[in-house]
Amino acid sequence: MSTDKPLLTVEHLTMRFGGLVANNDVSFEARAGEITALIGPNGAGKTTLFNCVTGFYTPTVGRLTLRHPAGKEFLLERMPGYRIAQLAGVARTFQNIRLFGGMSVLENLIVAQHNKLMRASTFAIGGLLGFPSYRKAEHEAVELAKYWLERVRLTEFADWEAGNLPYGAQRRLEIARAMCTEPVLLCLDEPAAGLNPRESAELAEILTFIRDTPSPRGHRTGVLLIEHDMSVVMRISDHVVVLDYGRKISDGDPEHVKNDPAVIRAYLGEDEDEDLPPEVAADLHMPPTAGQKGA
Ligand SMILES: Nc1ncnc2c1ncn2[C@@H]1O[C@H](COP(=O)(O)OP(=O)(O)OP(=O)(O)O)[C@@H](O)[C@H]1O
Repeated sequence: MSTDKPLLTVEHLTMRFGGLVANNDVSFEARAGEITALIGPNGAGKTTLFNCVTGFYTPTVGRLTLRHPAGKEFLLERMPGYRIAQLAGVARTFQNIRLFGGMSVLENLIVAQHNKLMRASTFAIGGLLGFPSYRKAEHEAVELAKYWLERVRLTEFADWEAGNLPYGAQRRLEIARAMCTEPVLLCLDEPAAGLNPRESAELAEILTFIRDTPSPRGHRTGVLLIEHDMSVVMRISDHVVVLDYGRKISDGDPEHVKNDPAVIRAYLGEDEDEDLPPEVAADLHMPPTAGQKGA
């Protein structure tokens, strides 16, 4: 685990939509080489927080600092979304898959490297004339795409139209596409949604690989993960931040969070006789007689 300064520092983030406070004075840190999960009941403000980090929204109040390994700092709340992706090195996936369905799997990964290729082509001329620097960049882009295809086990589907892939494979392709931008921070919005248990286990393996393996450029990627599948969250997260009604109600390692009465109350509601949804109960604290997974 990293002991350096945090990769992302969120300070007093508040996001209001008219009278609705979707994020209310939220502060936390996320580190490179770690998976930080953002959990909480529906409507807790998780996606809104992601949208602030990735520049889709400008926070009403608050500071979002991203620190690169070489020390450069970016104040994300002051940057438009496309600059956050291009310059700050933040990549994201969405709750609803957003691939280029009519392009091949490989093409999706090359297009993700568009900025790098455009620079190498000196904005088209070098590419048209086949400058060596462009050919080198093109070769490297294909190699990086192949590297991530292999990691997400899609090499054999490289020529398939992305839209024809099975659902679980599309989810993995989205992650590979984000990783082809060589981000320092990867933001994943419910990557396990709709996956079966085998696919969820594969996803967990991919995310731990991303966390544990330096990128081909040599930096450690930090992962910010929104996920409702508690079995995935509790198994792979280093750090869990819990939101409820826009506020942070807990922050710590999975063991701390799953035993935190405030978290249990948020998921159970006031009536503690009510049953937790099985997928949540299995990984949050619950009476041993109900078959709690060993901590
Ligand atoms: N653009 C918007 N305009 C108005 N209200 C919004 C907007 N985006 C989100 N909200 C509201 O902010 C609150 C938090 O929503 P958000 O989508 O961030 O929650 P969430 O924790 O991601 O929920 P889920 O787990 O269901 O995806 C909700 O009450 C939602 O209706």
